[in-house]
Amino acid sequence: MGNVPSAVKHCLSYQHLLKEQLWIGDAVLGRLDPVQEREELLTSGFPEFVKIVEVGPRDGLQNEKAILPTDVKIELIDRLSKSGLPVIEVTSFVSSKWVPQMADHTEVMKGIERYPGVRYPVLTPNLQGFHSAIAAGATEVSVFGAASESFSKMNINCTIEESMDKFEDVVKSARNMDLPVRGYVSCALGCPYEGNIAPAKVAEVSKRLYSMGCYEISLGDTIGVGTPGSMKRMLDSVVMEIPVKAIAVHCHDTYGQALANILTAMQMGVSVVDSAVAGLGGCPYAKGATGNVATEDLIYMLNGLGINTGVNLYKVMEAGNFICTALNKKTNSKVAQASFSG
Ligand SMILES: CC(C)(COP(=O)([O-])OP(=O)([O-])OC[C@H]1O[C@@H](n2cnc3c(N)ncnc32)[C@H](O)[C@@H]1OP(=O)([O-])[O-])[C@@H](O)C(=O)NCCC(=O)NCCSC(=O)C[C@@](C)(O)CC(=O)[O-]
Repeated sequence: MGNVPSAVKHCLSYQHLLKEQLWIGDAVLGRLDPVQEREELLTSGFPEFVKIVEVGPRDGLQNEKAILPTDVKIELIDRLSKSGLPVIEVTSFVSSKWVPQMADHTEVMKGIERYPGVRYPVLTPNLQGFHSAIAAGATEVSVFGAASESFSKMNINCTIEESMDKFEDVVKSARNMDLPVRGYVSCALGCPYEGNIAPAKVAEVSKRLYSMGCYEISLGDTIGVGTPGSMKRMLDSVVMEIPVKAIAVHCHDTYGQALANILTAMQMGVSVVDSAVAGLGGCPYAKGATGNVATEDLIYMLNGLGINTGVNLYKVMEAGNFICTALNKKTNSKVAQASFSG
């Protein structure tokens, strides 16, 4: 049952409390009144609203050994859609020889129920992927580059410079159709092949993607080696080149620093955070990388800070339970572990 005081344990289950009061952490410890809380938030430097980009169905499932049946993926996405998440990354239109877990991209894209107000982007590394995504009904795409030359070659089989040409083609085609394009920069806080990556390189690649028309740049700590210190240094460099409003952070939790890194980014004005239900995730071309920060843990922290996300924690926890049961694995979310073990 985690840190729930014994008096609370005796009257209500933790699950029940979570369902009723999503800010349970603070509710138990003595929450401020809403006016006081808002004032505190405004002076803290934190944003009032954080947009959560759920990447579990793509980033999570691409790294699972088991290839899940398509209808399970569709049900996961439909469950997540009902939780209030504003953005759910559905799949990727990449080579099925490289990433067989995403081979059913078209069926998944066509099978999901589209909820009003929810966006469903997909990854497209090149024009071939873009055209397949559009044929499957995608209305938003993401290109994914890297700040590390070695990682770019391992992940998408081309140099950073070559990748920019391919991304330009995707962005131009998307713009002709009025479709938004998001850009990723992997290895923003370290590379599995090159080690440290200079913040200036992350800033340079971010600027290239932003200048070509990506509306948002997601900075990926692909192998989860970052700390609040390296996150701050990297962001100091990136905000010199692109507006902070266009920055998202994408933190893997390999070294247990993801929430601290996200907190640091939010203190610097970042208000878009990627996360994966049940902490699923990892990149098949980043050896040793573990899952993304769990969406459940992120929401719990944001709820405790009084930061609005519009997402129902309990519904995300249920979706996490569903997918972990399908994968026959334990959740990586500490919040789900604490809540479902009671
Ligand atoms: C990028 C490619 C496709 C280049 O792959 P390639 O082999 O260099 O491509 P090519 O242009 O030389 O073509 C070779 C074959 O691939 C096919 N092909 C070419 N393009 C496509 C496409 N779009 N979809 C499907 N098939 C494609 C093409 O048709 C051809 O087929 P063949 O004639 O041999 O049968 C390949 O390297 C690939 O699929 N890589 C996988 C990349 C990937 O999905 N990585 C994981 C996601 S990135 C990530 O997880 C990091 C992130 C975003 O989460 C942020 C973070 O944490 O840092």
